[in-house]
Parts: sequence; structure tokens; C-alpha cells
Amino acid sequence: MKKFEVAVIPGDGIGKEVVPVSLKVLETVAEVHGGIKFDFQSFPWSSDYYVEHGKMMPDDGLKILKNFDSIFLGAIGNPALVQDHIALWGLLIKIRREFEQSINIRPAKYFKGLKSPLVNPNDFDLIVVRENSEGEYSEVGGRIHKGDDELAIQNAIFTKKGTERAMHYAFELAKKRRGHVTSATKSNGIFHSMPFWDEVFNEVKEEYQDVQTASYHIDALAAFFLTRPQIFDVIVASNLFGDILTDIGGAIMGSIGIAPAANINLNGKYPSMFEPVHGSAPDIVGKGIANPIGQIWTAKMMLDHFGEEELGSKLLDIIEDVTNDGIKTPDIGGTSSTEEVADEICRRLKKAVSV
Ligand SMILES: NC(=O)C1=CN([C@@H]2O[C@H](COP(=O)(O)OP(=O)(O)OC[C@H]3O[C@@H](n4cnc5c(N)ncnc54)[C@H](O)[C@@H]3O)[C@@H](O)[C@H]2O)C=CC1
Ligand SMILES: CC(=O)C(=O)O
Ligand SMILES: [K+]
Ligand SMILES: [Mn+2]
Repeated sequence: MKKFEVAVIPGDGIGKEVVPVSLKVLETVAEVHGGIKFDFQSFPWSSDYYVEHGKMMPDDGLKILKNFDSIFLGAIGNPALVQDHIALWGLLIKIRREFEQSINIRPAKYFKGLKSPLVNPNDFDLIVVRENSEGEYSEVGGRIHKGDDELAIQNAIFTKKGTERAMHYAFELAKKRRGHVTSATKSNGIFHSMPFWDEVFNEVKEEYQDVQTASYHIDALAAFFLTRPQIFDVIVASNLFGDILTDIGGAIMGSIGIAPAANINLNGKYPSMFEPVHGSAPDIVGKGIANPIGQIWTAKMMLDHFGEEELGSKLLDIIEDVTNDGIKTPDIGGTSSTEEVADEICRRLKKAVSV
């Protein structure tokens, strides 16, 4: 029996709704598999925790998390309680950085039974490799003066190592897929970092003669996500560009509520973290209508990470079938609740394996 110790952080808002039902799905996966077991330990670190303790997680929070095989996270952010940058940097971004989760992979594909807002969505199947530890997400800079003379400086950080690492990951991934990498740049408007990004991309691509490449400015690339998403295989992007592209990736599938993500630690020193692309969705919290698919698909990525690809792909097939059969939440045109969708996925998992 293989045992996986998973730290669970539901976080804020709908994180607390989609995480529990996804754990039920994972329990069902373990049950039908027979040879794996999950040991979940849940942590209440969140904006509510901040209100009580003045911090998003205890001082030894990272020390506690370090010993787990992975982290399963919902979403962080409740702007009514804590300013967003304090909340995110105090937990989500802290974990990504301190645990050297330098890559964030975020797939998007045409999904059976989903109504894409695109008139002609074609059969797209892409994955964004988002640099996850530097770039435009940075604490470097500052603010001075008050009033009309106030100014803010925000520095973006692009290291050769970090940039190369993201690109190598993208090329290796492309070799296992359709052999194409697109670089998201903006070297016409951004004077230093993006010409550097292009140079590194041109260097790295020399090492992968069998992989085709393209490079587009982020503005045009974002538009191509809408007009011709089928041209993309792997897209490598900086932290901010990747963030923006992947909300669009969710949207063209039919809802941001479906899109999954994996924050990958490459050096094996720390656990990786699995979370959906979406946030805490304060506008729908408490209604029981949050789409659990992003979180469940994220669980599938965690299964892949644990080497359980076969069951992972079965789970994704089932998610797609359930959607296709109309058991879906309102964001994708259904009338089912969060719980009903997850329960149906569990029911079919049991059925698929028992026949
Ligand atoms: N990784 C994380 O934990 C992230 C946290 N946030 C935080 O979440 C809070 C809300 O941010 P927003 O910009 O509104 O982004 P959001 O992703 O939470 O919501 C954007 C829109 O998508 C909808 N939506 C999101 N997930 C859904 C789901 N599973 N099912 C159905 N509809 C869904 C929401 O109802 C909303 O209309 C903020 O505090 C923000 O900082 C935002 C993005 C990522
Ligand atoms: C913070 C955020 O929006 C993300 O990581 O996707
Ligand atoms: K999230
Ligand atoms: Mn985002």
C-alpha cells in the first residue's frame, strides 16, 4: 500500500467549498484503486486565521508543510478582511517561493459538453508553463512621498537561471506532447527584461532541434487564445503573463471554475502544491454553486505527480462525461450544486472500476 501524506489548505471563500468535495473524490480514487491511501491533514490558514492571529499562517507553518508529500490548496483571498497582497504574499506566494515551486503548469483544452464562449472553439489542447518564482511578481521596489508627489516603483526580476528553467521545462514537456513551444514576450514595449527573455529563449531552443517554436507579443498572443487556440501546444510565459493567459484559458474552456494548476518543485527539496487557477470567488460564496471541476482536475494533476497517471486520466474522462451528461454547475449552464457534481463523479468512479 502506497501512502501519500497531503497537507490540505482550503483557504478562503469557495476554497472551503470545492476542497472538501474534492477530498471525497480522492478518497474514492483510493478506494477503487486499492493500492494507495491518502492521509489528509487540514490547516485552517486563511484570511479568517489572519483576523484571529495577525498572520496568514503560524511562524512554523512552512516547517510543518515541508514534511508532506504534497499540498492541496483551494484559494486565498478575502478582501473584506485582509488586503489581497498581504493575504497572498502571506501564504500562497510565500509557499510557492520558499518551497521553490518554480514552475506553474496550467492546461486548458476543449472539453466535451462544455459551451465555450467561442463560436468555433475547435479542438484546442494547450498548456501554459508559467514561471512561478520571479518576474513581475516581486517585492522589490517601494513607495515614497504622499499626495500629488507620491510615487511607486515596482521592479520585475528575471534571472537567467529562472528564465532558462521555465523554458527547459516547456521544451521537455513539448517533447512529450505535440512538439511545439510558443514564447510569450513583450520585447517591443518592455525595454530590458523581455529582450533578455527573447535571448534566453533563442539560446534554449537551440538545444531542442526537434521542437518547433513561435514567439508572440503577449497582447497578440492573448488575442490568439480567442481567435485560434488550436495553434498552441506548450506556451512558456513569465509569472504575470502566464497568470493572465490562464484565466483566458479557463474562460475559453467555458469557465474559470474548471481550470487546474500545479505548482511544481523541481529539485525534490520541498513538496509541490496543487490548486485550481481560480480565486476565492467572493461573489458566489455560500451558495453551493461553485464549480468543483478545477479543484478535482487539480487533484488529477496531483495523482499524475504521484505516478498514478492511469487513474488520473480515468478521472479526467469521468469529469468530462459527467459534464457532457449535463450534471454541471450554473457557471457552465447547469443547475447542479458543487456537491452533486462531485458525488456523481464519485459514483461513476466506483462504477467504472467495478465493471
Ligand atoms: N490562487 C489563488 O488563491 C487566487 C486568489 N485570488 C483571490 O481571490 C479573490 C477573488 O478574486 P477574483 O479576481 O474575483 O477572481 P476569482 O477567480 O475568485 O473569480 C473571478 C470570477 O470567476 C468566478 N469563479 C471563480 N471560480 C469559480 C468556480 N469554481 N465556479 C464558478 N465560478 C467561479 C467568480 O464567481 C468570479 O465571477 C481575491 O481575493 C483574489 O486576490 C484570485 C486568483 C487566484
Ligand atoms: C494570484 C493569482 O491570480 C494566481 O496565482 O493565479
Ligand atoms: K487557487
Ligand atoms: Mn490568477
